[in-house]
Amino acid sequence: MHARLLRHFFFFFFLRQKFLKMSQQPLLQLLHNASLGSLELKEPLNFWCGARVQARSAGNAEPVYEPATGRVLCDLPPCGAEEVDQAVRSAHAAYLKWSRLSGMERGRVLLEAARIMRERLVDIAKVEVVNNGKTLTEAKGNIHMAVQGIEYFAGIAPTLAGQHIQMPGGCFAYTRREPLGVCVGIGAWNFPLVLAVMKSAPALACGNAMVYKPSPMAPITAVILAEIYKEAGVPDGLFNVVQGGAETGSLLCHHPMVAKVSFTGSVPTGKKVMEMAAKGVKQVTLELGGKSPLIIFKDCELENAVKGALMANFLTQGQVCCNGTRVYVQRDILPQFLEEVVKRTKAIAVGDPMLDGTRMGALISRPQLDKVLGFVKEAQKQGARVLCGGEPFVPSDPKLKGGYFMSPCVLDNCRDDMTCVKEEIFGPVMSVMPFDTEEEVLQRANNTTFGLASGVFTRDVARAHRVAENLQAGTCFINNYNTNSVVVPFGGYKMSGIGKENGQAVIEYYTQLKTVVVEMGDVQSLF
Ligand SMILES: NC(=O)c1ccc[n+]([C@@H]2O[C@H](COP(=O)([O-])OP(=O)(O)OC[C@H]3O[C@@H](n4cnc5c(N)ncnc54)[C@H](O)[C@@H]3O)[C@@H](O)[C@H]2O)c1
Ligand SMILES: O=CCc1c[nH]c2ccc(O)cc12
Repeated sequence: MHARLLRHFFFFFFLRQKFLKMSQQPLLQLLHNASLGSLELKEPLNFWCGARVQARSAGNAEPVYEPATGRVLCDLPPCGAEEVDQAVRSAHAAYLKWSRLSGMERGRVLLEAARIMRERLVDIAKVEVVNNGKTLTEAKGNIHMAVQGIEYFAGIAPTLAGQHIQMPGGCFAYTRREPLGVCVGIGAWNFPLVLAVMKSAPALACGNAMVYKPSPMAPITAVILAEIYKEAGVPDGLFNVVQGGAETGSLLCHHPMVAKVSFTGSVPTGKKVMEMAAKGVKQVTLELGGKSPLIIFKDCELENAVKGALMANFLTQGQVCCNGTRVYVQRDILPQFLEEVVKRTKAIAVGDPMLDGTRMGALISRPQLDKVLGFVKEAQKQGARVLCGGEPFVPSDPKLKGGYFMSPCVLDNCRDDMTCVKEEIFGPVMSVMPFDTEEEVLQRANNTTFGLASGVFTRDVARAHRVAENLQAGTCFINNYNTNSVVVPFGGYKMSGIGKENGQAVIEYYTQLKTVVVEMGDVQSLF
């Protein structure tokens, strides 16, 4: 009897291995010491049932590029309906077990994941540089933020609780904060690992499972995250990665076993995701684009305002959703502001993103670079003046000749009706405009369909808080910019999105509340 069971076990095990074409060596081990120009990716980048899985067909594969060199890292075949179904079912099976654990037990596993990630921080950051083009300095900061995100939600997990509500006649009710089930995460390419963590860590902390689809342009670090979760003790199937683009994303949004979709990306795609989710009455979190205003009053501390404007525009080559790209400067200080901001922008070291001294790396792709340069040309045609940058940049290192670099750009003479001021550029381009009064600048700052973030520089405390109250945006930074943290809620107003990520607020978006009403006496029936 025993031998028969064992034979059965091995038969199914080998069948599963053969069917899924699983790969056993951890991806990070293969990518250890990632460097520009040499990384080769032959391993599959899908992950479900606790292992990496080859896509069924190599058809329709799209190249994944190394932005700093223009080299092809791999060809990425998209997952189809069958693979998406396998990933979702694997998530559902794991969810049934994971959701029964206490918050303390779930938190302990997540803390271990954070520990492992911190141990490998630099190696993971190098992979992010290879796949995204951002500088190693920034990538290390990003991975540190991801570690903090996992730690933060590990700490939140044991605190999840309901309420006890007293009712007449000794009766009472209580609420239970319950998970939603299988959640789908769909990410953008600008913060590949951070976005995967900001979705998966709260989802898992709350007792859900997740199927995550990274952007096909930056698909690697999500799989490294999956392997770290597994190593930390997350059950097989709880966190899964499916690769692909619009079609794979759409299959995930339509899958009947999916309870929620958390999406980060552009407004047009966000609208489609909301429409697809609506068909299944699924919950959505949408983290979309922005065109955020940064208002600099004449009573500001000018050096800080200049530094703030640079932080608001040039991190990750300007490819940051909450960037303060519409910079309104009170007329009296405009000349000093421009002189200082241009001096510092010209001094930004563009080039090899792996070098310590580099402050700006490569944009994500050739089409993105061309699009951003096109915005600069269009701005000039519409009357803006280029004070610096806005040109393709070719580093001296021959290895980087094919990379997608440009010089960071400051535009003066901008008007609210110009394309560069109205549309999200998603590149290193700052548009500067003068203003005269607080009332006027608030009206102009709010005159947009976006509402992701905003900023104000002033020494007047009352004005700072008045402006923050009147700006129609999900975040307002006072006397700094882009000082985001995992402990504070992040999310847009208006067309910039629905729901929040980070902070305690996110719990609302990964749980549902069950009410249990308890009778302590006899039933008073009218019938
Ligand atoms: N608010 C935020 O937190 C935040 C963060 C990062 C980026 N963004 C925004 O993202 C945009 C840039 O990222 P992007 O170019 O990757 O955005 P995108 O909308 O093109 O793609 C985002 C993701 O959606 C997937 N997708 C595309 N079509 C889909 C469909 N029909 N159904 C389901 N999924 C689909 C893509 O494959 C990708 O994974 C910018 O607008 C930026 O502001 C917002
Ligand atoms: O492009 C924006 C990416 C993003 C989304 N949420 C956060 C929080 C903190 C960040 O630094 C970036 C982001």
